[in-house]
Amino acid sequence: MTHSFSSVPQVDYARLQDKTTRQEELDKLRNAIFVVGFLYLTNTGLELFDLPAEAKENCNMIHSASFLGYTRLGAETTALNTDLREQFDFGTPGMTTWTEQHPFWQRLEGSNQYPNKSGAQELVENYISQIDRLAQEFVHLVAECLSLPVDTFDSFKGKMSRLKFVKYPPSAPDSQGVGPHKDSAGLFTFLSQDNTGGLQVLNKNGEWIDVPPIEGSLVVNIQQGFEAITGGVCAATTHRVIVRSQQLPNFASLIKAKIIQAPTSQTRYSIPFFLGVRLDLTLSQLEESAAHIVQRIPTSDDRKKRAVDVPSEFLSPLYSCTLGVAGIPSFLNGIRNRH
Ligand SMILES: O=C(O)CCC(=O)C(=O)O
Ligand SMILES: [Fe+2]
Repeated sequence: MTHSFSSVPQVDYARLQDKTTRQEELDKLRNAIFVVGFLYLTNTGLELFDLPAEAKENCNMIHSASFLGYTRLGAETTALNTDLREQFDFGTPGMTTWTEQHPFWQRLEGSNQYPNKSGAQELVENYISQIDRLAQEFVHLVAECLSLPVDTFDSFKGKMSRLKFVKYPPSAPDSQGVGPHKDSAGLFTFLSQDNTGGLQVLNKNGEWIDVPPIEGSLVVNIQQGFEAITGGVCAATTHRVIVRSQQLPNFASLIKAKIIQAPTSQTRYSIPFFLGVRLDLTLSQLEESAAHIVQRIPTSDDRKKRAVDVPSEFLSPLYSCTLGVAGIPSFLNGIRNRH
């Protein structure tokens, strides 16, 4: 046995559980303990995406009228291209079970499909309850910064918010993780991202601006629900995830000249929380309150004029249905198949 090391070893937890591989893995563990003092413990089974395909398919979103559950890699498209990601969608627990007596749109607020994994439900519920508190406090701060009473937006909050666990597996650099879109499901998004990078937002000059990970931070963005409530003065921003290469950018010319092979990317994980908007808001109520709110936001007339010109999916009469509910079809677009 050597007494130094040049890398941190990996120990496979699943192999430690298996009689046929246990001894071999114990040897690796011993080496790590004696020689390195550091190790990667892999295959711990604590990862939702590591579940067998069958366990994930058992809670596939196709079983849910509320678009909650698992979406496998390649099943989602945005801007007409396939997104290279898989995901679990969860919602605030405790929603009323939909029956024929309820309005149709209320089906969007349904119950979760949890994967068969101990601790998963507690983890999701705990995360939602904590981040929801932060999100509500944040909305108060937004009202305050717009010189509006702190509770201005409280009545717009929906019953159900959404939490998504997303995995972008390694793929060819520059592939589409998720295509250009605006978040449509509610008021604000609070995103926790790992340190892989790849998230970009579109500025008004049409340039993609990187949103590099900052340790311990959440990335927050406006959704189309909030854009509608503020009459477009606070606009939702288009964003996307582009798969990043693992190598440094100055290798690009060597890759192009095929001197070295194009690398695949590193896996990216992200956890966006979408603060939900009220689903029973009618288009006319929305327009009326937006006009009232816009008028009180202290910004230049120019800015407000521009805002009025900005079309919002939420405000489009196209998306008003007989029950007068604003925004439902854009919900469907945003959640199922982004266009
Ligand atoms: O994964 C990310 O960083 C962004 C995800 C996103 O934009 C979305 O799911 O709406
Ligand atoms: Fe998004």
